[in-house]
Amino acid sequence: MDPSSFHIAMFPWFAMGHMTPYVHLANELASRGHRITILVPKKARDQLEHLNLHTNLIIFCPVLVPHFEGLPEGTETASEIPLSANGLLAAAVDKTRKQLEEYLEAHKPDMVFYDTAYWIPEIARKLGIKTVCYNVVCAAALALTLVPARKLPITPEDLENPPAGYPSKTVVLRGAEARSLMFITMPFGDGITFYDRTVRALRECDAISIRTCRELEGDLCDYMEAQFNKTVLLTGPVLGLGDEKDKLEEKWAKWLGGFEPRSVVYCAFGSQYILEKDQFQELVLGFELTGLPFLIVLKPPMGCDSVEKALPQGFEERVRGRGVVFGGWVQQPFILRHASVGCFVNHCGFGSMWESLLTNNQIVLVPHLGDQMLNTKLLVNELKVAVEVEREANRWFSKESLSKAIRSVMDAESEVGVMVKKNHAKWTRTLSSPGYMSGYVDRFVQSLEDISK
Ligand SMILES: O=c1ccn([C@@H]2O[C@H](COP(=O)(O)OP(=O)(O)O[C@H]3OC[C@@H](O)[C@H](O)[C@H]3O)[C@@H](O)[C@H]2O)c(=O)[nH]1
Repeated sequence: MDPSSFHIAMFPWFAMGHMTPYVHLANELASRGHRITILVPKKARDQLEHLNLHTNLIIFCPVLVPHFEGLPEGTETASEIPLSANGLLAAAVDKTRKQLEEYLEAHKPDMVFYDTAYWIPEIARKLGIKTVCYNVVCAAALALTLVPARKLPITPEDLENPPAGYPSKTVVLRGAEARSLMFITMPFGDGITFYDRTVRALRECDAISIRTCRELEGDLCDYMEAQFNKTVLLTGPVLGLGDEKDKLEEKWAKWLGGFEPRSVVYCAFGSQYILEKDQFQELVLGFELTGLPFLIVLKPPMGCDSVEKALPQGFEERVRGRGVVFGGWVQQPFILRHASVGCFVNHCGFGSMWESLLTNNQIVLVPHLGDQMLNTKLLVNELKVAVEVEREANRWFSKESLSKAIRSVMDAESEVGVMVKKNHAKWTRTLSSPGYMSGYVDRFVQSLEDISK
């Protein structure tokens, strides 16, 4: 292997929230002279291609996803199906094993990066190819549940207690939050649970890598290292920020430009999550209640073909001129940096979490899934840079609790608002200090050279 220039194959889980950070990492590696092949389905390639900043060094190689019973014909990625069908998609992806084997045999890359395809190391080892299990979620999401220290079989009660030796008292889940993690005991692929799949993926690789940084999760990364008895390499958040060639779409620049600096509340819940219609309506009513200008960007709720059709009666007339609900895709990083935006209400997906930390908007969190809840605990309990919207025991949140959380960070005289702003500013300074992000990638590349020897 020539250590000065690697050929790396990447095989991420076929969901935008996973493939996108892989492309960002590929850009970082290519900017340091390495060659990358990203193996994803054709439709995903079409959606990701515009992010490729090094077309001479990064290529996409199409993977054909076979049909699996229970999935709609032609399904290729998680964005096309409800979350509950992810296990079936995993089974379909497992059937691409032969294609991966043929690719690796023919091209013999130096390394393969993967996350959920636990069978990659078995193929790669025979061919003398090194493997890196690259995880794009926080270290806490792995350390709390997906470690050998978890007693098996896992019960809902067990999930309320962290595994032996888990280093954090604040980044933990209780009650309904903990029980929502029971999905890790469900089949995720043919005859294998999500827990088994992930633990095997982590155990079998040459090195574990996590898209996080020590300043945020150092003790959790050390715990992972001890649990799996292998090196954990960190890439830092690798956001692809500053890489964008575009600028904010005129329509939004103009609309936002009509408001006072730092007055608009922007809300988005990432690329996957779809709300129930009644919760969607409650959410928009919560924004109305704040009295503040707002831009809400969400997918149409369940059972509706557009956000417009799902809005409560009379809502549009009442908020006209100060609030918009949009059902399409916006350039989130640009919106967050617009001078009129002052607050970001989000689900704390890993991408949104980092984007919110790097801009100086106040942060209000409404997590839905396991890793988002843990990211939320990190931001609210550990870093104290954000507030979380209170939910009832059945996970419903009311318009009053949403409005209260937003006002608590937007009202100038609010103590909580002042406290989170001060803490947040400290973190933004650290994370955006010169060389901080690139230093992580440089050290990561150095470690790849070490494991390749
Ligand atoms: O309209 C939009 C909405 C979102 N985005 C971008 O889409 C990305 C969304 O990524 P997130 O990680 O925040 O959220 P997703 O829900 O899409 O991610 C998924 O994978 C990562 C996990 O942490 C999440 O739990 C999972 O849901 C962000 O980079 C955001 O800037 C847009 O550019 N425009």
